[in-house]
Amino acid sequence: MARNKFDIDENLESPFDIRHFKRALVYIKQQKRPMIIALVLSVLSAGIGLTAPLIMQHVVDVTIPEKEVGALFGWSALMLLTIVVSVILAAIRGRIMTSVGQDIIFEIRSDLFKHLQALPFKYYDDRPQGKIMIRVVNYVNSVSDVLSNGIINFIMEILNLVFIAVFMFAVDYRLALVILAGLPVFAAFLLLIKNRQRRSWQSVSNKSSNLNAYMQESISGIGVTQIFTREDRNEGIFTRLATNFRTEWIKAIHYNAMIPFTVDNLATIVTTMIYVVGLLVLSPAEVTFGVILAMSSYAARFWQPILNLSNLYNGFINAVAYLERIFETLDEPVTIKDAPGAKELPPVQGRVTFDHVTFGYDAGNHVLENLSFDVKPGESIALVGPTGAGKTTVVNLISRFYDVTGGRILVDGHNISEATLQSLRSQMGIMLQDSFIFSGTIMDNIRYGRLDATEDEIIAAAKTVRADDFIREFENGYMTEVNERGSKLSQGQRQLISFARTLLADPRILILDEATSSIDAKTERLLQQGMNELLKGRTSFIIAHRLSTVRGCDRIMYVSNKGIAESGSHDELIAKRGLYYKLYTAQKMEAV
Ligand SMILES: Nc1ncnc2c1ncn2[C@@H]1O[C@H](COP(=O)(O)OP(=O)(O)OP(=O)(O)O)[C@@H](O)[C@H]1O
Repeated sequence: MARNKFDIDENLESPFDIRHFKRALVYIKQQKRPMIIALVLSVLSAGIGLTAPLIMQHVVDVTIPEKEVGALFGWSALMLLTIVVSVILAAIRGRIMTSVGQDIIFEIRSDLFKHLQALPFKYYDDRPQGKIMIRVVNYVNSVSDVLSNGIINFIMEILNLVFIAVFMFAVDYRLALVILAGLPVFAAFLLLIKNRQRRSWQSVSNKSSNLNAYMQESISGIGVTQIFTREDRNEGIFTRLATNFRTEWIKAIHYNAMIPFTVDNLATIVTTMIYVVGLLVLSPAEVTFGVILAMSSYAARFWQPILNLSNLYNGFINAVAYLERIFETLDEPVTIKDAPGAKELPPVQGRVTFDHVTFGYDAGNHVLENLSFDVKPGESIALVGPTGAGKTTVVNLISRFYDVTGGRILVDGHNISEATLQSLRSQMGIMLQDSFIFSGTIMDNIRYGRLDATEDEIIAAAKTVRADDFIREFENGYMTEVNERGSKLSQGQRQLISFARTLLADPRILILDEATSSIDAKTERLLQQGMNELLKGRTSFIIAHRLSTVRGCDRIMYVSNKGIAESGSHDELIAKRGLYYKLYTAQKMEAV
């Protein structure tokens, strides 16, 4: 799909159809046992409830005319008992179904989360995070009721209808037919509005997704908003998105509301018809007053399940709009994955070879073209060059965050696209430009990639990157709580923590993308000493704009024009007086 933004509706790639429905059934089937129990309880509860009109009919036609006072008390007590029992059964069923609904949500959400973790960078490049989040959190919530209670209620209401119909026909088949006559009218009405109603809910899901995306973006970018005093303008954007959502919601609810309205009116008409037919058309000898009373009670009871079914139908149409988005996410292909027959990469020495590699993020727009180089095990490589030249792209390809468009990348002679991702990435230490800090303690953050690391190992890694001193200065030291925005931590401190995290994994191939860009020159010098020790024997790729950081690397590659324009040691490149020389002297001049 094309890149999406918070104010662009997402095209629906695969609208809901029978396949999706079968898939939803998979989640429901896992809850078969409790659902059957709930269904049985519902049937019992409804069956018991249905005896009330029969008791009523008997009391009106026999007990009262014959003045059987004792029997009247008996029937009243029985009626009370039926009500109490049916309420208790309904309550138990309610408890079971709450847990079923939550279990279904849990399963769908787990599958979504698992899948999202496997999806490649490209998926996340293409859409705002808020649009992904809303599917996992809100949409899943919205479908739970339909997939749990909805199914039971649907079966129940159908059974209810059949029961009531049997009772109705048993009492008087002619009046029963009068009650049923409203059904075709209702079916025709549903058909008439079905598509409009469905489109309306799809639009609601889009607008709520847009709004969520904007909210998420606004919260993440709150600092920039306040710096540029964009609050008023952002409020305008928010108001527009919220209004769009509101309009679509009202439209969808309008369709929903039309359904019970129609049911209510049909029920009233049908009940009136019973009196008309019962009192005016049929003779008193044919229908007693008790029969008319029982039938009008059945008419109300018959149209109640229809009303309930139509509410379920509304819920279903609404849930479909969310389910199709949920399944769309689950169907999103995991493009970066183990190839069929992928092999475990053995413990590597760290040789990295680019063999005529071509790559573009978007088709037809190459960032790298026909790039070839060979890095020996243990060699340290600096990637320098202008902004946007492709340095990060080179390291992204080594880690297989994206697959090459042409050519191949080899590690120790093994084509990385034929190796398992786990065996490749577990031998790499990658520090991305964005040194992300997770919520938890500093200790948790350093331990993130190697859960079995001991405290001593964690402290040793922090010492190596010169993070130990500042961490100990916090009141709670390594147990200091931090969060995703890295509160309490300066940018440089965040970098040092994620640096320690990367080193702790003890990788053979180390990738540092602007790992020290926010660290002051003095700390960086100290860090460099520890690093030199650490880099020994490991292949490393270091991206840095500050050239002092990479001077000591074995080889410096100057990335530009979709490839490597210059390559050599610092001294060689300075002697060459080319692009690197220019960059270096320019930086030196700035420093003076
Ligand atoms: N996820 C992406 N989707 C599409 N294009 C991208 C993506 N990431 C980078 N690019 C484009 O690829 C080119 C190379 O980007 P890259 O991040 O590799 O540059 P860089 O040399 O690391 O830049 P910098 O020094 O600014 O970090 C740029 O033109 C950029 O616009």
